[in-house]
Amino acid sequence: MASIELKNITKIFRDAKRKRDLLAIDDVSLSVEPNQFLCLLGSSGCGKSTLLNMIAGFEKPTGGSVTVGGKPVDGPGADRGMVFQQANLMPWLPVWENVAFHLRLKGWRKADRRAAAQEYIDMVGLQGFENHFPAELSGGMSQRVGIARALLLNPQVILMDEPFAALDAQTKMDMQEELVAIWQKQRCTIVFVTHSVDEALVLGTQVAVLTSRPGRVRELIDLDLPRPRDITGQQFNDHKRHILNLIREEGMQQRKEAKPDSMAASRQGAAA
Ligand SMILES: Nc1ncnc2c1ncn2[C@@H]1O[C@H](COP(=O)(O)OP(=O)(O)OP(=O)(O)O)[C@@H](O)[C@H]1O
Repeated sequence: MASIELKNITKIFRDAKRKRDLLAIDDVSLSVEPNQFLCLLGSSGCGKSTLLNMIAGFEKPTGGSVTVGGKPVDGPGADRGMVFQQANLMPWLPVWENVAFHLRLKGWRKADRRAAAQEYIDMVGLQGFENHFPAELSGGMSQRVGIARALLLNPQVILMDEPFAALDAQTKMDMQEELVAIWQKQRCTIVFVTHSVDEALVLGTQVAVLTSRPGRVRELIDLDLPRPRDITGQQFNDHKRHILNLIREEGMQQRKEAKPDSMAASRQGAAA
């Protein structure tokens, strides 16, 4: 378990094609306590993945600092496991070798890798599929392999970037349930990117609703709902209504700000 601290994070990307800078994240500060499950929620392009990538150490902030477990993040590390939208498995390796891939890089012997992988294969419910190859797996099963691979190094923090976005509704619900069970068992800190309000409310202990670009924290909401979450319950729907209103306001604001540009563009078009 580890805490995560984002302090006054800004991120500017250089848009080389249009020869301009793009402010993607603007002064974001967030504290995630150990064993919290934080969902980052916001519209497309608001900077969710950028924030996650800065915690992972894949991106460096332009300003501000990121610490995990009190240590500044200056690159990827084994204390942080990452799960992506696509599992990115190695097609030539069976399930157990994909799960234990990091141990192969570390030079572990085959028998030791195989034994280490089994615990996590069992945890994600893939018993019996150890020797299947990625092409023989469904989307949900592939994501299970990706989660087992991230868990194997026993990371303090798990970072998940829309890992269930491509799954059908039933598989998604099953995976959400399993993820909560794993989080409760492993007692790790999770940061989970999603654009689904329902998903954030089913999973999180906290939801950070981000503004449209540039990303800022519009509101940090604590969810003290009992588990398993009752998606038809009054409290769930009160939170949902509130978050949807925030998102709607953000959308209206964005359209308002976009208008002068589009009007100018159409004036230019008319003049041409
Ligand atoms: N490497 C990059 N170079 C230039 N611009 C980038 C880069 N990465 C992200 N951006 C821009 O930063 C903004 C935030 O992108 P990001 O992917 O973090 O958003 P997001 O909220 O995760 O979006 P989505 O939900 O669509 O995945 C976007 O405008 C995007 O175009």
